[in-house]
Amino acid sequence: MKILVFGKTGQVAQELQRQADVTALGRDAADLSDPAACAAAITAHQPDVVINAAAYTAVDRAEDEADLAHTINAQAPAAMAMACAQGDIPFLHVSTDYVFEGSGTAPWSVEAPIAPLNVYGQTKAAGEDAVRAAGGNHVILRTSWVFSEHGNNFVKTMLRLSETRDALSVVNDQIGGPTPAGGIAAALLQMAQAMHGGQTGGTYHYAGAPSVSWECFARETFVAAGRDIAVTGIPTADYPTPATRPLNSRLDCSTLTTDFGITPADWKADLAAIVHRLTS
Ligand SMILES: NC(=O)C1=CN([C@@H]2O[C@H](COP(=O)(O)OP(=O)(O)OC[C@H]3O[C@@H](n4cnc5c(N)ncnc54)[C@H](OP(=O)(O)O)[C@@H]3O)[C@@H](O)[C@H]2O)C=CC1
Ligand SMILES: Cc1cn([C@H]2C[C@H](O)[C@@H](COP(=O)(O)OP(=O)(O)O[C@H]3O[C@@H](C)C(=O)[C@@H](O)[C@H]3O)O2)c(=O)[nH]c1=O
Ligand SMILES: [Mg+2]
Repeated sequence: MKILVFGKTGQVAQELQRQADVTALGRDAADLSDPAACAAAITAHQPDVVINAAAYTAVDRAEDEADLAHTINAQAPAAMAMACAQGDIPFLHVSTDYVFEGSGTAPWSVEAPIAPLNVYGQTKAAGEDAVRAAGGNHVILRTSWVFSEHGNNFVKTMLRLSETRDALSVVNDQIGGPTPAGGIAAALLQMAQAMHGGQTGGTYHYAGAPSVSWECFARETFVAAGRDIAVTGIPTADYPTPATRPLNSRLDCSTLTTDFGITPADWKADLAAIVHRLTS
């Protein structure tokens, strides 16, 4: 099976390359700010399956770069999905918990209406709509709070801050599932195989268990690192950011188990292994 991946340096893209023999296109080979070039790359490579692991992921910066974020997160996936539909190629696209408005405490089902609170979420929601509208066999895999050894993520931010500080304040009223990038890559590869074999896709959720607050995730990071950092839980109101983030990011992943036999693992074992590699 010939797998073409958009994204080379990102967290999920690096894990896809580590776990499977894929052709990964970096920004130099396919710039998502040029959607037509992305469609042309699919036509040129003639893959059996396409996975889009590239995105504009700077949540706060997106508030000031809405047009660029929209091109990368909505128009580029639209062009990819149309090229795939025309070529009868299964297309797998990654989306986010930030498409939800975050009310309540129940996990969001895959059919729950989306109503994003920030520009990043709005552009990802538009990307989802475009992928569905292209009409081909596709997967939209929503995930949350991705961490890994690579790229930028909350774990690496916490470890960096702990180099110079012995106390941190972290929000305790935003709840979600921290998700190792390696697990997302493994799920995408298994779903790609199934779709290549004729299985129909759809919208699915893949998030690490259990859901926790960012405060709890920070504490667990410092436990794993063996660092004695005083973490104080604070409400979102006390940590103002340009982008509004959803309070309830819990994702109901049950249909992924039913349809693909995939169940996300507890994130703590991966956190310990990743923190160990980052700090030793
Ligand atoms: N990170 C998270 O916490 C979450 C991520 N997601 C989704 O998961 C997917 C993967 O995210 P993740 O692995 O964390 O991403 P990263 O932020 O680690 O990496 C983003 C990737 O996109 C690439 N990219 C950005 N702009 C362009 C462009 N104009 N042209 C080509 N490539 C570009 C980057 O390349 P370069 O290095 O050249 O900039 C990089 O490879 C995305 O769809 C994201 O929306 C969903 C939920 C949570
Ligand atoms: C650094 C820091 C952050 N925070 C808060 C801010 C924010 O509410 C929360 C997480 O901050 P971050 O900026 O790391 O997270 P953020 O960039 O919002 O992470 C999101 O990225 C996108 C791409 C997604 O799709 C989401 O699933 C999610 O992972 O922690 C603190 O409370 N204290 C701190 O010292
Ligand atoms: Mg961030």
